[in-house]
Amino acid sequence: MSFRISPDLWHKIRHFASFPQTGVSLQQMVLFGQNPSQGTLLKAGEFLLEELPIRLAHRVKELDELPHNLSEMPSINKVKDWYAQSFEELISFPGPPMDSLPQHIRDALLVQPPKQHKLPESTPNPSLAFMADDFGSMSFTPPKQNGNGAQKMRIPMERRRYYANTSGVVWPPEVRDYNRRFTKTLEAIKRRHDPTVTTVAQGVLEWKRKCNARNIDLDVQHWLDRFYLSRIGIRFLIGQHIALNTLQPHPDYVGIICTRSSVHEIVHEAIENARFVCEEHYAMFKGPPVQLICPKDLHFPYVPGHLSHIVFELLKNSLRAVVERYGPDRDTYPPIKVIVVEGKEDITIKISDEGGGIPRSAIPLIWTYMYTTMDGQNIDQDFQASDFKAPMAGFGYGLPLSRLYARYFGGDLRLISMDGFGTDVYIHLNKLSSSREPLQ
Ligand SMILES: Nc1ncnc2c1ncn2[C@@H]1O[C@H](COP(=O)(O)OP(=O)(O)OP(=O)(O)O)[C@@H](O)[C@H]1O
Repeated sequence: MSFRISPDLWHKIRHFASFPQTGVSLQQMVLFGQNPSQGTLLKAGEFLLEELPIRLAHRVKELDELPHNLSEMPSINKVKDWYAQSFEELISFPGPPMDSLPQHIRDALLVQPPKQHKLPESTPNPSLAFMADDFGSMSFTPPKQNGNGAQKMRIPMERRRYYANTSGVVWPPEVRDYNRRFTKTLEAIKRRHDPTVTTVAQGVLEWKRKCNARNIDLDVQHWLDRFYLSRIGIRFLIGQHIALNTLQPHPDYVGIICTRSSVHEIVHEAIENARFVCEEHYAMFKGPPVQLICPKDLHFPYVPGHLSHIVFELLKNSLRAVVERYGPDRDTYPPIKVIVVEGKEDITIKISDEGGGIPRSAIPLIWTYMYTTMDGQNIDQDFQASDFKAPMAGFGYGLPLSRLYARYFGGDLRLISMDGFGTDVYIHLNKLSSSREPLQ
C-alpha cells in the first residue's frame, strides 16, 4: 500500500524543516565512533534520531516545492513519500528506555565528557563557496526561518555531549537490544532509499518529456546538486551507524571510514573494474591500458567507497573516449595515465586520456545531470535496480555525481579538455578531513 502524508505529518515535517542541519566532519566521525561500546552507540543513535528527521524534513519540503511543476511528476512524488515515511518512522521511534535502566548505567550515559574527549572543531567546507555562487539565483527555496525571521540555532557538533563513560561499565541487555532495534530501523530506511537516484532521474525525464525540454533549467540542476549531496550525507550517517553496530572491529576502520585508506589500492581496483566493464561493453579482448603512478605508502582517512566510485566513473569516461576515438578493433591504444600526488592540504589524482577531448561549447553541459553523448538514454518506466548498476555510460550522472562525492568531504573535481587531443580530470581530496559537510 502506498504511503500518504497526513496533515498532521505535514505539520511535523514543517516544524523539523525549520531547524538547520548540523554538518559533521570526517575527523569528528572518526573520533565519535572510535572504540564503540553499547553506551557510545546508544549516544550515537541519539544524535541520528535528532539529526536525520531534520535532514529528511528539509528534503520532503523541497520536493514538494519544486519549480516548473516538477513536484507533480509521479516519480518525484514517490521519492517524497519515501522521505516522509522514513521521517515518520524516525520521529516515532521511542527514545532509550532510561527509566528501566539501573542508576549506575544512567549515570554512565549522562556523564559529561572529559576535556580530551571533546570533538575537534570542524571548518567550513570549501565547496560551499562555489555552491553559494551557484545557488545564489535560486528563488524557490526560502531561507529557513522561524516566525521572527531569524534562523533557529542548533548546537554545533563539537559542543554536543554525545559521550558515555565506558570504563568498567557492563551494559545491560536493554541497551544492546535498543541499539539493535534502532540499527534494524536504519537498515530498512537505507534500503527504502536505495533507488532514489534512479527514481529522481526518472522523475526529471518524465518532466522533460511532458514539457518537451531538451536540457534541464539551472534551478533544477542546482536543486539536483543539493538533493544528491544531501543524500550522500544521509547515507553516510546511516551507513556509518549500521557499520559501527554490525561490523567486527578492525584496527584501520571506524565504521565505513578507513583511517588508513590506501589510495594505490583503491585506484588500482577501480582501474581493473573500469577496464573490465569497458571490455565487456565493447566486446574487446583487451581495453586501453591504464598506467598508475602512485606512492604505495600513501594512506589517509576517507570512505573508500566514495573514492572508488569517483575514480571508476572517471576511468569509464576516459576508456570510452579512447575506444570511441580509435575504434574497438585496435591492438594498441594510447595509455590513460593516472598520477597521484600528495601535497600539504590535498591529495590530487590526475586522470589524463587521449580520447579526443570535449568541444568547448559542451563543457558547461557536462556538469548537468542527464547530459550524455551515449545513445539510447532511457530509464525504463519499471526501472527497479537498487542503484546504478555499472553500465559503461548512459545516464549523464557520472561527472556531476562524482563531483558531489569529492566535494562532500571538502575536495573537488575539475576537468580540462584539449579539444582534438584528450581530457585531464583532477580529483582533489582534502587531506585534513576537518571540513564539515556542505549542507544547504
Ligand atoms: N574523458 C572524456 N573524454 C571525452 N568526453 C568525455 C569525457 N568524460 C566525459 N565526457 C563527455 O561528457 C558526457 C557526460 O559524462 P558523464 O560521466 O556525466 O555521463 P555519461 O558517462 O554519459 O553517463 P553515466 O551517467 O553512465 O556516467 C559523456 O557522455 C561524454 O560525452
